[in-house]
Amino acid sequence: MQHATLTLPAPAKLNLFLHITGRRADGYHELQTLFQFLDHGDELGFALREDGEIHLRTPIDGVPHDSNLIVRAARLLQQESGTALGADIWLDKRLPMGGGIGGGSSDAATTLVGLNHLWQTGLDEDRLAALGLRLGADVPVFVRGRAAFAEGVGEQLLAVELSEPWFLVAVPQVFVSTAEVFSAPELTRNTPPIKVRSLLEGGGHNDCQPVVEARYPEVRNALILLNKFVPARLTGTGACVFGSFPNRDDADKVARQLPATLPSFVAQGRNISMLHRRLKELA
Ligand SMILES: C[C@@](CO)(OP(=O)(O)O)[C@H](O)COP(=O)(O)OP(=O)(O)OC[C@H]1O[C@@H](n2ccc(N)nc2=O)[C@H](O)[C@@H]1O
Ligand SMILES: Nc1ncnc2c1ncn2[C@@H]1O[C@H](COP(=O)(O)OP(=O)(O)O)[C@@H](O)[C@H]1O
Repeated sequence: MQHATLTLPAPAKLNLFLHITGRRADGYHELQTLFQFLDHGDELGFALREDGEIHLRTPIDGVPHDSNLIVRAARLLQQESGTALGADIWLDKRLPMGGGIGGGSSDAATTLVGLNHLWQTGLDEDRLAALGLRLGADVPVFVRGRAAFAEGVGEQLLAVELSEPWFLVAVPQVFVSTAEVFSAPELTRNTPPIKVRSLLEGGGHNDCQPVVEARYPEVRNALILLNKFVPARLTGTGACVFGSFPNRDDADKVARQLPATLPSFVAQGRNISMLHRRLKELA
């Protein structure tokens, strides 16, 4: 990271609710979800290479170099922009993987935005978001960096202003596969679509939660534990579960009462992502 000329955050997200309203012919699910960012995330460093190569200098255990979303995002931007430049990239991985808080998607978005800046490839936000969608349904919201009500497979975004409470996010020590949850026969896919306004005043639910609770006892236990203090909910397809608090102290107090077997972190909900805050400082 010390050789990086540009460092940028890749924040986590929460799905404050997640309704599955249907399934498309290609198997992908139609959703209604509310995304908010957290002021907690990974950190990426970038340095320019003149030889066109992409090197992730800090590989993740179990993720082959060329399948890492960071490398895939960098190569996609190279292809689309036609640049002859390359990059060395460093990742300080802080977010749990398979947690439903979007770590991989956020890393991909930060790479697209960061390299577009470093390489001066000049793609606008719409083109970067469209590229992001080719890497994952969750990437566009991170590219745009504004809390949003999402429809479609999560790519039709309507920016919203939400309150910015503190969240306690508990991290059950289990990896939940998004593909497994979406292919579960017992998953309900018929929540009636709701109008935006009725969703923003709290409420909603996560259709994936009953499936994940039944299949992953670690997640079920985390929900039981957290529910003793605050209404708790699953984010995305899990494994992470969260509750909200009006201030940091209250969230910290509950965090201290969770058992050591259930790691957790406290972070504030944000309507503008840390990535976009940093970009504004750079501009
Ligand atoms: C559920 C959500 C909610 O924000 O987040 P996570 O829990 O993964 O963080 C997302 O929709 C996940 O987005 P993302 O993690 O980018 O998923 P992708 O890589 O595009 O898809 C993984 C797999 O999930 C299934 N999938 C994903 C999204 C969707 N709308 N319908 C689906 O059926 C597909 O089978 C796909 O092969
Ligand atoms: N940079 C990356 N960070 C995290 N996961 C990655 C990355 N690149 C590829 N992956 C793959 O994506 C999977 C899901 O990652 P992640 O986005 O952290 O979970 P979720 O979608 O549940 O929030 C990981 O298990 C891993 O195989």
